Amino acid sequence: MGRESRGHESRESENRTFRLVCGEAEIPAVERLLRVQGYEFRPLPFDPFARELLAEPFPLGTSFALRFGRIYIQDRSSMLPPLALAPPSGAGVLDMCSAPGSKTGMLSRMVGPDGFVLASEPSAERVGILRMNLRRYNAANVGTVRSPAQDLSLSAGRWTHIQLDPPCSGWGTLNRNPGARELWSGDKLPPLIALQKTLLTKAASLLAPGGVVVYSTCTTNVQENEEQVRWAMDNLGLVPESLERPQGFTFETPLLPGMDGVLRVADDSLGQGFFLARLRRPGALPHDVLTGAGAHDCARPGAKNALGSLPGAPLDRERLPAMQGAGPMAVESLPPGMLYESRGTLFFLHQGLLPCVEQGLRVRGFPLGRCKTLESRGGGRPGSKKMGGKKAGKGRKNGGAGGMNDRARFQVDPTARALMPSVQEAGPAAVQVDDAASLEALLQGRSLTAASADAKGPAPLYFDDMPLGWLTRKGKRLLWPEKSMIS
Ligand SMILES: C[S@@+](CC[C@H](N)C(=O)[O-])C[C@H]1O[C@@H](n2cnc3c(N)ncnc32)[C@H](O)[C@@H]1O
Repeated sequence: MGRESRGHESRESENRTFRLVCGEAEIPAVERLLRVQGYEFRPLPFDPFARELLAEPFPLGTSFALRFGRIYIQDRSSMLPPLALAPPSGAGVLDMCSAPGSKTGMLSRMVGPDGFVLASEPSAERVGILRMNLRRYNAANVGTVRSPAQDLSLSAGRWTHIQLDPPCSGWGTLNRNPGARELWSGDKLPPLIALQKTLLTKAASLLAPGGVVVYSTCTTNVQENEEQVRWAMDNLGLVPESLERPQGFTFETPLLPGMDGVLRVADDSLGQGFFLARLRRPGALPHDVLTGAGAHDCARPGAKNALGSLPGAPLDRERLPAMQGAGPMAVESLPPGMLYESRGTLFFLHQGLLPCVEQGLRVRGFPLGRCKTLESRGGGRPGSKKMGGKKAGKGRKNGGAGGMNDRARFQVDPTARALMPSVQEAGPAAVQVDDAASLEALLQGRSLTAASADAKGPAPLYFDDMPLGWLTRKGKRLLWPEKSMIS
């Protein structure tokens, strides 16, 4: 159906863009999930996951694809910094100013399961939004820290890739925020510029020799852009590297000489006004840099020092599928790392993040669901009532180092696709839904009837063989839970 034939139902898309949240093999399924609702879009030349919206029969924010965490609405210019940083698969990335997580999500995909991202954000409200987004988008290889980035207690000189997208005056976003220029001018600017310098200084100290930081802003203000790059060159010894100009944007000439490789996206471009520079710390990469491969002893699952400093009670990952209520959990599809329980929530922490925990950071892992009767640190001894009243011998046998007894219960979060088996592995437990009407009914709270009356636990839901999430079982009825169970 063409755009015109939709009449008043079709809204103008106004150059709006989004990206697909999936692996390459799943791209056709996400596109079909959008098309069954009548969305039209086209690929963008600079990234295989980026799309431009052409027709929007319903607000994109209410689409199935968004509600199941399979697309992320993002301005095209904002997609450029992670592409400029280009961390390879397996890299460890520090994202210094990360909420709401638009760039964190891209970095998470780019580094893959062997890599990891540490995302910091000082605002309590914004770190909440960041965590909600990362959960919905299943960025299991990301750890978050609520902290100003300049206060992060991390070893100097160990990071190969840093994303620095600091607070800025936002003059490039006047289309969306017409008041930005008046709001962020005059005496509001010097503190902002000083904070950007503080964060650049911190980034330079954390970079390994040969490491790179991408500095980006959504402003056209030269003081926050080229002048900061000049300052970082003169005071921090960072060297700008030439960035290629991606197709589909209008670029302006940099406003200071001697920095030809930085990108200044024009504010009358299809995307918002943006600035980005890739800055390298000179030198050759040493061996002890942070990568997800975990060259560190403390990153080995089971290593004592790492267990001692986890932000909660550890749980052997092999034990998860045996917990009551767990269902067909594919623990093996989680990246390398550890499980821990904190305040009734079970988290996953990527092994690449363990050295950061060792350095005293309060890193929060990726939440998988709710769990009960796990032994907490300093809590019940095996066999005590606190552990479910089992006899000591049996409690130890079933709990062991994992700190869990055989009455432990796990309730997977409906959005935790990271634990979903492939549709083939799920076998008869899999629920396949391939049409819009059934998905709409599920999202409106109507139930599906389970194929087998004997099956227990949550049921994995798929569209075109692509994991969407977990349905809750109530007798023979299967329901999409209204909300995530993790706050
Ligand atoms: C431009 S936004 C980041 C957008 C984000 N990178 C994204 O792509 O979704 C800047 C963020 O920096 C945070 N921030 C403010 N002061 C900070 C500091 N000292 N250290 C780290 N982040 C800070 C703000 O709360 C805000 O969320």
